[in-house]
Amino acid sequence: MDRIKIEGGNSLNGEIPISGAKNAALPLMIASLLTADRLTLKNVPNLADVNLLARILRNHGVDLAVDGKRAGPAMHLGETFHLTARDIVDTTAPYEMVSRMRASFWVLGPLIARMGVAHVSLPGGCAIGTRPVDLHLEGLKALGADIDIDGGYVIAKAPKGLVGNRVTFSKVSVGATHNVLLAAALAKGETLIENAAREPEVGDVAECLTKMGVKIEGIGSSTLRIQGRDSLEGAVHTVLPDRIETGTFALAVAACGGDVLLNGARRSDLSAAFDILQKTGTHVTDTNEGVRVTRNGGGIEPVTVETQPFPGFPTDLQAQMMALMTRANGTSVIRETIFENRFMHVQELARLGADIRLHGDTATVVGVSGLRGAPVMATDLRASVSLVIAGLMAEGETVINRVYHLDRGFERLEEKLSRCGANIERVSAG
Ligand SMILES: CC(=O)N[C@H]1[C@@H](OP(=O)(O)OP(=O)(O)OC[C@H]2O[C@@H](n3ccc(=O)[nH]c3=O)[C@H](O)[C@@H]2O)O[C@H](CO)[C@@H](O)[C@@H]1O
Ligand SMILES: C=C(OP(=O)(O)O)C(=O)O
Repeated sequence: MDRIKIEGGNSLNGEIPISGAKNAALPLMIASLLTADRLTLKNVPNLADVNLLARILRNHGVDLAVDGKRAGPAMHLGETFHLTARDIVDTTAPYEMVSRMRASFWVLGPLIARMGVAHVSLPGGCAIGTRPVDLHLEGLKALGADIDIDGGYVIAKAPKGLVGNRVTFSKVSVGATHNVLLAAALAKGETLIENAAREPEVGDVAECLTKMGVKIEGIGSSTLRIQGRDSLEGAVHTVLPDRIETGTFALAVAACGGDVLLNGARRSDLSAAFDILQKTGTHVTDTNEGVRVTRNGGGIEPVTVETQPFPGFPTDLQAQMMALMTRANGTSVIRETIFENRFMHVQELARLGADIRLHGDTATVVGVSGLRGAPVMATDLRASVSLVIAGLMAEGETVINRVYHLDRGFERLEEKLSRCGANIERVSAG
């Protein structure tokens, strides 16, 4: 198993290209199931999750051609995927694959909408809470799907097709919004989704669906009005930049000090996080090429943070913010309101000398004057990268084990950081 070795203490200076967003690329790839025509996606990041979803889609009969493996400095432009689901040959999404990645469960809506039947394993994903799928199932039932659960599989049927309806979510869910939005694109008539997730990745999928011929009002708001179609066309769409990768590198610069241009980043997708980052004493400026983050000399000020659905502070940056706060000049309070078990990084950060106390959904982080390198264990995707940030700040060597979690969501992380001066390398298992 690969490990990541970091010798902390260096500042970060230079440019980091921001890749296409994992959490948009995945549902966009799934949207290919809705049409017999070709869907071309540009700026797809090369990640373990993308490759796993490609296998799942191929299993359903999607033909995938990849081009754009660029060498050299333009590599960050990502790959171009051409996906064609002319015939869906298998409507089962098997446990072995779906249990390894949350987003693969979102094939459910498109498969029932197009084929009238789907057998999809209950999902897995990062172990950050119980992560039920009741909202997904209620939404699809409202569109007329008949749903049973048997042997760990959701068995959904709608032999006469789905019919548009009003779906009011009792809680904001990114995944349930994707599932219902994708299904509604091929449902008869109008679907109204209320209390929809407003995350930019949902907006990106809705934009792509409009290119495929679906009329959608309210993109970017919590009310989506979708006019379904009997069939959809192909389209060409570019995946939006990854705001979580953006926020992670911004927090790394805040942690290490330095001056880095996050090339291609969009500040508007991350306003809440950048506002808080500025309160820590880090400067954030917009440029034509992206977002520039600088912290020179001054200390790290403590902050109070509460995770919220978009446009609030993202839960996917909570662990990284906590890593930064371990070195703040005082006590910070971080409350996690989205997932009940997203604190696995706390005990690993403690190995490096962090002083963090947990009380229910709230962590109190008492800033320490220094961290010291140690061997640590990656437990989930964003927790792993919080250990990278802590390792970059720590004195001496930190070795992060189980880095396969990182490879799910960060493209060429070591390369991007080492080009900016970090002393970080991957040690292959051999
Ligand atoms: C692949 C992807 O895009 N994953 C993201 C997605 O996950 P995911 O789509 O799984 O997260 P949700 O937005 O659905 O979850 C939000 C909350 O709703 C709850 N819930 C969700 C569905 C449901 O049927 N019932 C229910 O109670 C969850 O347990 C959680 O407490 O959004 C999360 C919240 O921004 C991010 O952390 C994940 O990175
Ligand atoms: C939690 C995440 O992924 P998943 O929903 O696939 O577990 C994430 O991207 O931070």
